[in-house]
Amino acid sequence: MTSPMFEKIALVGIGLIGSSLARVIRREGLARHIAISTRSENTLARASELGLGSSYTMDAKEAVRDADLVIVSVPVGSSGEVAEEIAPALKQGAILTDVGSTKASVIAQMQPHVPAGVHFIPGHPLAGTEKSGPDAGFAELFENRWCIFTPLPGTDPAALEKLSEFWRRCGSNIDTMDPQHHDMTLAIVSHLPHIIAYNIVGTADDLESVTKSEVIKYSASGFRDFTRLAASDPTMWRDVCLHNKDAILEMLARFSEDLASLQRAIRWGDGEKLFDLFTRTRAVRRSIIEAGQDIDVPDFGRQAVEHPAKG
Ligand SMILES: NC(=O)C1=CN([C@@H]2O[C@H](COP(=O)(O)OP(=O)(O)OC[C@H]3O[C@@H](n4cnc5c(N)ncnc54)[C@H](O)[C@@H]3O)[C@@H](O)[C@H]2O)C=CC1
Ligand SMILES: O=C(O)C(=O)Cc1ccc(O)cc1
Repeated sequence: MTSPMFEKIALVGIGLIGSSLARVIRREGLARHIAISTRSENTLARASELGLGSSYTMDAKEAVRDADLVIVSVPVGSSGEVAEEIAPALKQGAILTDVGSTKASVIAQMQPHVPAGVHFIPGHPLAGTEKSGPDAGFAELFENRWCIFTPLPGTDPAALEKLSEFWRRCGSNIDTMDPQHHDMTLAIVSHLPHIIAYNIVGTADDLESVTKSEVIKYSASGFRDFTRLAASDPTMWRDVCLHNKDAILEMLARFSEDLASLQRAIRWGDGEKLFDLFTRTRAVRRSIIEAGQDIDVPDFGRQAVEHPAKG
């Protein structure tokens, strides 16, 4: 075996993303030691049962001590408290990164705690499913997916390249952008679709007459796609909404305007307008497919079992 990229990698948070990382790190031999830490005893016990790491602790400081790479994979609202907790134990020269779905807020929460001499490089793998917890992860999750970095001014290019190489070895393609651009882009391509899904499923659930029987009976249609997204982790998505508030509100305003226009076209029987929009949107999907982007969540994700012992 070639020598591992890192002597010790610490994973703080071992849910869908942390456990997928653990699995791919093991498969690719990227670290000699994988230290796993999470704040829930049940989750930690489950990670140990699954054999995801080399050591397990509820003390995040202990996990990150001597680690060359520390990856924080917790809900974005918890990133500040985790950074504060681990800061005194971080090794000089270590790379500290995260996987959070929002970037400006994570930077604002974590950066003040990062000691001089530690390379903090915020990141976000655009890969996931609606599942959560250590059972839900799988080593192939990051394959052919983007991982976006939002490096801070003055980031050491060598540390950025090492982290990029790590993610490439996990199967990802790398891009960098500034945090505001990331948050605006993700608001439309990821956050709004989830919010719309939560909303439509909530609306259907409010309509007593169509729920339970009809919703279940007829959910083989488009509604089913929304229920998948609307099954995503409530803590994670509460945090995303609260921590990308401005960009999400901006995109929701645009969305509502366009929805009102669509509503008007339906009310006034403007078939041409409807046809033009639907033709344009069909072209969007075709161009995504032609660009070679795998837009379906892989099957191995579908098969993962939801684990009750998360938290
Ligand atoms: N689920 C998805 O599809 C994706 C999620 N992300 C981001 O990845 C991060 C983690 O998400 P998942 O792995 O899906 O969540 P998850 O719910 O599966 O796992 C979260 C983990 O964090 C731990 N945790 C929570 N608060 C903690 C704290 N204060 N200290 C230590 N551990 C704590 C939990 O015990 C659990 O192990 C989130 O920031 C999310 O925005 C990024 C890409 C995709
Ligand atoms: O399950 C899906 O379709 C997703 O979109 C997963 C996902 C959720 C959050 C992210 O920040 C990135 C990817």
